Amino acid sequence: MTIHIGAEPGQIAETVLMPGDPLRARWAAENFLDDVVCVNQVRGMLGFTGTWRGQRVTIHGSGMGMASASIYANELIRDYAAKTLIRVGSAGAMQHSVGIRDIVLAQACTTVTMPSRGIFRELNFAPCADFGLLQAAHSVAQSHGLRAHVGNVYSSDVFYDERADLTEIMQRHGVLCVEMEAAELYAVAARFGVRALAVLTMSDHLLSYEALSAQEREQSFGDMIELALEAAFTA
Ligand SMILES: O=P(O)(O)O[C@H]1O[C@H](CO)[C@@H](O)[C@H]1O
Ligand SMILES: O=c1cc[nH]c(=O)[nH]1
Repeated sequence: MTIHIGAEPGQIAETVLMPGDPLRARWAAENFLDDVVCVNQVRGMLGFTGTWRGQRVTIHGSGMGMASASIYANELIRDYAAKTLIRVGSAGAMQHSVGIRDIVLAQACTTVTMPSRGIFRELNFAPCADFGLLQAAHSVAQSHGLRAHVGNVYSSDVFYDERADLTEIMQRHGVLCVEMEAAELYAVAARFGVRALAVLTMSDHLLSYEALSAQEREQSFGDMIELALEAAFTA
């Protein structure tokens, strides 16, 4: 057990899917895994371990924001020996070419700041996805006929963003969407030599103002969950 995760040693699988929303973790575990056991409830953050096509998988919430995701990623890797971490998140589309409910595979992350900034200081570290996972996720998306895009995402510290000027600059530079965890997940994974990928479903559109409901964000991202599971075990 750690300060934030109540699982016993051995109760966390090497492959971990990480939605921000703990209730999305429960929904995904109940709908996609067999033999599910709840392995964490500390602070209301839910984690579940089960099997998918015979392979052990944990689905564990990250909470919202890079500070929270960093705590869980650190403990999952350092204390429970997680080796593959795949964020399964929602995001706001920033380009006309990216539609609501499309999937974005985060190849790299743009940030203003991130928790690891304190370690990197003057270094502009480039958080990027594990190439094997990225390649596998892209090929699974293609074979399933999903609308999937690969590219740069903005990992923001704020949901209610006052910097329209920065959004405009990122849009001109092809950044596909905004979310709040991937950059730090990639940095922590790099630090410990494990694999990470963020798979994101567009729940909002910054240009068309379309937006999914809270219930849809919790319970309707099945394509993304299946994509992440298939990618994890084919890469
Ligand atoms: O739906 P999740 O995975 O939480 O992801 C997005 O949704 C939250 C904001 O509503 C942030 O965590 C953001 O990254
Ligand atoms: O961070 C996020 C997540 C979903 N939608 C947004 O607009 N921003």
